[in-house]
Amino acid sequence: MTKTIIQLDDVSFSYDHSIVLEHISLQVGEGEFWALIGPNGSGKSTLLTIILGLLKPSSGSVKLFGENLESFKDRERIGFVSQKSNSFNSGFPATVFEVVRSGLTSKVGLLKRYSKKDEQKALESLRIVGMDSFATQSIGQLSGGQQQRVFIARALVGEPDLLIMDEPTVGIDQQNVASFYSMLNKLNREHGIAIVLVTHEIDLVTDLATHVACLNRTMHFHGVQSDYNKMDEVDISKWYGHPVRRVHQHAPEVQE
Ligand SMILES: Nc1ncnc2c1ncn2[C@@H]1O[C@H](COP(=O)(O)OP(=O)(O)OP(=O)(O)O)[C@@H](O)[C@H]1O
Repeated sequence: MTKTIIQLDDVSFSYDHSIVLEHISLQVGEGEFWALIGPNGSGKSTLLTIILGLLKPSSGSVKLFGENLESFKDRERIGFVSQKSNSFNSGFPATVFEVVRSGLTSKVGLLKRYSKKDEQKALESLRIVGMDSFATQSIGQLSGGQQQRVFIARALVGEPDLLIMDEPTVGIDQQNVASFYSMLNKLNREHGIAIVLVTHEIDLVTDLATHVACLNRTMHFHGVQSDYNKMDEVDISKWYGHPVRRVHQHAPEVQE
């Protein structure tokens, strides 16, 4: 049986007096790829922030890898990539390799030296996202899509079991979005890393994800992709708050 790695039970959350999440229950199993979708302001980022332990739910409980969030210490099992990662300017003084290796700082410690093994891990992470040939380049000289791949590599260097991403394709041009998603697909299928991804690119992602969660303050649907695909546009538009059209387009395979 698949092990549960995120378990939300009846989670609610308010900022001051405004309720943003109500009675959210969700179970994410190891190796699953979840697309978390919903309109603007529906609480997606807030829910991720709660899962990451940076906000405390007003009520309900969160368990990560079977442990209560309050006592969960195994942080390196989770990698996080935000929508704001790809924002280095061209003069930023770090190479791609250094950015990826810095993902090990919490393990190695700020003042300690990286081992040969750490450096091999950084290179291996870059290889997985197809960016190893850029290792010695300055991070600021890469495109938004390339920078975001580097940030995925940084999140992978600690060998996480779960990758959480908040709109990672913001700032990536359309041409590169599909291959970016193919890379995520490969990470999930070939490396067995569970993914929880917030996105507005509904069609691209719901084709790739194994599971879909539809949030708009409450959880309107959560389940396997094939059940999500059975919902018609009228149903989806109802909870989304405006008309949604399905245009199925499969992401191409990554060219190595
Ligand atoms: N720090 C905060 N203080 C007060 N209200 C907040 C704060 N952060 C978010 N909100 C409000 O909470 C609601 C949910 O915001 P959240 O960012 O979680 O939604 P979202 O689904 O991620 O939105 P988007 O798709 O636009 O990024 C919104 O109404 C937002 O204005």
